Amino acid sequence: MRVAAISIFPEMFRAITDYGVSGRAVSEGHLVLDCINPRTFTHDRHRTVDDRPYGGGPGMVMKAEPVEAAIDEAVERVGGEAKVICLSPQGRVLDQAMVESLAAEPGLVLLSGRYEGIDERVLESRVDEEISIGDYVLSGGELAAMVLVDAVVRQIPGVLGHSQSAVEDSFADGLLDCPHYTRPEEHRGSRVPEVLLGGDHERIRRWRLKQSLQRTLIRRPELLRERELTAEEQRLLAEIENERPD
Ligand SMILES: c1cc(-c2cnc[nH]2)ccn1
Repeated sequence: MRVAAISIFPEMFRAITDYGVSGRAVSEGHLVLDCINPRTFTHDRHRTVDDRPYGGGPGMVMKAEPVEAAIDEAVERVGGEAKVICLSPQGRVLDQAMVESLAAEPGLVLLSGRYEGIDERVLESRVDEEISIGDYVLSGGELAAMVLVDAVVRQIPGVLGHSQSAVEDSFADGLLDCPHYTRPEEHRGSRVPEVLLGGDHERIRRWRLKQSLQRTLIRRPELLRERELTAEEQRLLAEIENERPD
């Protein structure tokens, strides 16, 4: 997958190109990430990318011209067929379904604004979709862009080794993840659940599914309302309800 990130702080993206799953995806060629700086497309002595807002008010606004030139370059780098996304609090909140849909795109251009935002005429004419990673204001779109890339790159076939699986990721099946344990069996007086110490894989699978359902019911019940439950999941939820203290 080809991604072009537009930002006045391109070095920030080293956080995903140089580490972990996304870093390996880059080194193995599953992900190509180009970083494009709107400042490259300025022509004044101070390389100005922002200016004061019409109508007054605090802060500065990113100028349309340098950002649009950066988008043109980014679309070309990605190879033409690119969805142009602006990361902003005004966008649709990212969820796993959107991540899977974005992973199917041939290329993505991710526009990260700074200051008070980007001149609206860029959003109107050049941006296909605005995406938020949550209802809070960040100092810029870069961290949100990296969150999106990290989630999307896990969906690319071959990125996760055999020992990991995007399918078993929590949220991949619409449930919160089950608890995980590793050695030692006893840590500060707390023992690993006995079921995990045996070799009964079917019993372990069922226990993990029940734990995921219980966590989701308690912490994010709205996820269950939106999700079609299998017969087994319905049975396990009934068990959970019967076991709940009055
Ligand atoms: C995506 C982007 C942002 C953001 C961009 N610039 C300031 N905040 C916040 C949440 N999700």
